[in-house]
Amino acid sequence: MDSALEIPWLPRLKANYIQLSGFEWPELSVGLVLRAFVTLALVWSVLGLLYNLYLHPLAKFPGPFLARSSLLWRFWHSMGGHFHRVLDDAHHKYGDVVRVSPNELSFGSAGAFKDIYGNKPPGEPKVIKNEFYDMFGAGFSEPCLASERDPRKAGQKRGLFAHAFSAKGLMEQEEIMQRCIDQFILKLGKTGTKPEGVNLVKWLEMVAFDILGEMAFGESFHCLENESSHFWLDVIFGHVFIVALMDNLRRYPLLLAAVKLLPSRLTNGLSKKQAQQTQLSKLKARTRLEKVEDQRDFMSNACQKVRDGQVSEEEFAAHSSSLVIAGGETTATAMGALVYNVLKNDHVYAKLKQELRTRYKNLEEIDVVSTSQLPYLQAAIKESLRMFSTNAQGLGRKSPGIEVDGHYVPEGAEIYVSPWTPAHHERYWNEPYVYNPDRWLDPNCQDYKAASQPFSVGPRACIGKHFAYAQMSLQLAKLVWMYDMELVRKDMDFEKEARMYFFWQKPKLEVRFHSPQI
Ligand code: HEM
Repeated sequence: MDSALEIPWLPRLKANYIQLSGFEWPELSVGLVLRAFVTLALVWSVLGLLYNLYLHPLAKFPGPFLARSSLLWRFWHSMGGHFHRVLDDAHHKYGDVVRVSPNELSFGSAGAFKDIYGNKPPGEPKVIKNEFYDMFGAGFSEPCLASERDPRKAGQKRGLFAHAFSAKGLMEQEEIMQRCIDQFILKLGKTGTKPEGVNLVKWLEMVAFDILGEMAFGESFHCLENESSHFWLDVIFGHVFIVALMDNLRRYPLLLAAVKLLPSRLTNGLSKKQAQQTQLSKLKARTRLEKVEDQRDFMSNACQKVRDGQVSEEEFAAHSSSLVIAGGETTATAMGALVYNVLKNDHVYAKLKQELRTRYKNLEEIDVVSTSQLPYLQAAIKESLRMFSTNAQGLGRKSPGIEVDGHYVPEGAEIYVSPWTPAHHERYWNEPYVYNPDRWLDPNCQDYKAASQPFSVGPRACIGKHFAYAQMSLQLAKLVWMYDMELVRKDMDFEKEARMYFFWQKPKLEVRFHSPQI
């Protein structure tokens, strides 16, 4: 039986109401309140669903029923680890624009890159980053370059790194890259010759983060030296799933607030670990600022600006931390996919060996300038970046009310290109799922190359693109020149075994190393 609720002022209110209206109130009980609440919630949901389907400003765009009417479709599929493929199927079914959730549109055409991410002429409304980026900058009171959503401030922040990421700046930093990569190459010769090989993905993460640790914090993470990962990296790679979860939860503010209240042990201690990681970043940034003799690296200019009082220490720490994440995770993922693609395709591997082993007589000759001039090596990298986009999930933006590839998108809608689709669409590529570096070299090739944009385009495109190419070129050239490599699991499928949660959760890439046959 329902227990009656006792509220002191209720009887008097009831009496007055009955007297005025002549209506007899039912006995108020917990059960009745619950039933009323559930009924209201149901009515509210049905009304919301009908609004989303028929009255919402995006109502005319096609998509699966659950995607057009609710957040359920995006929630379910984005947590499955293959959202890029689900979106790709949806684009093949519904066309170039798909409604992914009531207020969210995915574009699958190459033309949409320029409209969403490209430079806008003065006076035209700017397309800004969406709320997802606030999470990226969490932990610091001042946004870093990647998480800054205000286009004007982002432009100023990019200016801090203009020299560091220029061709001249890169040359000044080559020594750090070379030193770490040589250490990586030599370590693999010692640890990777066992029949079971090594998990190369782990080593690629370690070398990428050691390099960036030096460049951004002025101090390596010493992963290669210790032959093991570092707490700082583990927090990132151990919790990529959480990024996708939080991106969904931010759309349900009440649920997000509830999750934040959960005890730490239920959320795997994430917030505690994140806080420790942020603290460590701040400490490293402070140590870097205190060094009198600075090496030339990413942060040299910003360091000076902090000393001149133009940039706060908090902002400096936020930049250092985000450069390591933005550059380390992506480069390690791209390198993992690249080595996999090369080893999986014997004829590509043979051509690469031929190019590298005829060009270089010893390891020391291999440098950034010469590798940038090796056509097949460069084509192998471009093709791998097309085949396995490191940013396979769309980079979310807010529409200011603009035309995207011929479709008007009202203000406030969340929009992005799902890059996997244009990079693998049959209308742009011949045999899109074949790893074929020659398509980038053949002057008669009809493929539409602008459909692959691994570094994005426009004012927020990757600032580290040249640095990433330099690092990948050096690493691949040195690996292929130095060793004969083989995949331990020849039947492995990198993409199928990987999980995409905005960042990729990469599978084990077991590679066995043999002495070079030269
Ligand atoms: C293969 C390697 C890489 C790939 C595929 C890649 C890709 C991208 C993409 C697609 C964006 C646009 C993100 C967005 O709009 O949200 C981006 C932004 C960015 N990348 Fe990279 N990246 C790579 C390496 C690097 C490296 C090595 C660094 C620096 C060390 C770096 C630093 C950044 C920064 C700071 C941004 C934010 C720029 C801004 O918002 O203005 N990236 N990257």
